[in-house]
Amino acid sequence: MAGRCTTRADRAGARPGGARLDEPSAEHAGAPRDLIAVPAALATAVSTTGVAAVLAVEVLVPGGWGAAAWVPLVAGLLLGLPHGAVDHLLPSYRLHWRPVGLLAFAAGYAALAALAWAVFTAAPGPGLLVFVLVSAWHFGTGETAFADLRAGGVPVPRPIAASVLGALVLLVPLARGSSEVAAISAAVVPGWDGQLPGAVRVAVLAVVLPAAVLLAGVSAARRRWLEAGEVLLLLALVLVVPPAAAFGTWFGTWHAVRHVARVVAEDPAGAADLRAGRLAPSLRRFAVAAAAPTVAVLVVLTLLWSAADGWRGFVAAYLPLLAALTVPHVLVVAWLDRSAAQAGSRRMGTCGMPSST
Ligand SMILES: CC1=C(/C=C/C(C)=C/C=C/C(C)=C/C=C/C=C(C)/C=C/C=C(C)/C=C/C2=C(C)CCCC2(C)C)C(C)(C)CCC1
Ligand SMILES: [Fe+2]
Repeated sequence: MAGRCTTRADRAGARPGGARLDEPSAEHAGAPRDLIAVPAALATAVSTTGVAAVLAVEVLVPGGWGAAAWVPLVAGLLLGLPHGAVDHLLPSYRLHWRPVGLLAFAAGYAALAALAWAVFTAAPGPGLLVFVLVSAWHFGTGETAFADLRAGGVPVPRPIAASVLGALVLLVPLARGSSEVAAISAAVVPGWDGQLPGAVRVAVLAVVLPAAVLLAGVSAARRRWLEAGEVLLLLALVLVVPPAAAFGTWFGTWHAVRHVARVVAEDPAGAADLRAGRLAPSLRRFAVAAAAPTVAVLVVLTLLWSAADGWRGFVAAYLPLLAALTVPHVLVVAWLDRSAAQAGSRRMGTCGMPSST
């Protein structure tokens, strides 16, 4: 079959047991199943436990997070920082660049982030709007890609599921709003009170919440039990936990952890260990590689942060920096998804993967 484009029907016939085309399969492996299995299992355990723990505090401790709601936000934002810190290595893992190519790419990455930061600070209102929309897309596609890889397949574009998931974890907390969210937004965009118009909030909640319930139902109907359960868990997180704390928890213990699982599975130097079920050496290599870029960004953050404003000033300085890093980060991750899908398709001898939900 290699070397020609197969039809949708051809590929359906190639599936053992007549499985649906949009369900990942072991033969479609982009990052082979034996490499992603152990990191994905650990990332799943960490992310669901992290979210469940934050939810449990809100529900079981009298007063819930209350005045401490900023702690999961700040902790999550900091925990999530290293997840993009080896972005410059990802193309090189697949394309086998020499050190000079790697350096040039890292310099381009830093230059693009610096340009994005300058644009954001020059026009913070439109900048924040674009940042939020791009972030929602990145979070959603990151989630569907991880689920596909965890199930032994390749990242299949699933634009509807990705939009619902991204909106659930970012737009719902923003639409619910809180004094923290408003104060940070107002600090990021001078001259704005940080309040979204009531009609926008109602519209977001009225569309996204039923869509998330539907997505959980569709996943369950397709016997993707884990994905269905995860949507319900995230639904509980964004509805029960204070909005800023819910977002920080998602970012630090879910999105970032799952991305790191993908990254360690990409590292060719860790392949033998991962195949033997050993994760520690790969995690050590990730920590070493991520340390310098993470510290570099932390130094910039410290310089930008006006200490007098406490944690709100910290987050208000951090968001433009995250927005800036998001531009090259999103491009690298989108490239990674495409490259993994193409590698998987080549293995199957097909010309691209079908999309679904
Ligand atoms: C590699 C490299 C480096 C580094 C890098 C890094 C470290 C990265 C990272 C990256 C990252 C780390 C990314 C991230 C992303 C993120 C995101 C995407 C987020 C989002 C968020 C949001 C959207 C928010 C929202 C809000 C508001 C608006 C208000 C309030 C509330 C809240 C917070 C919710 C450097 C430059 C040194 C050099 C070159 C190379
Ligand atoms: Fe990310």
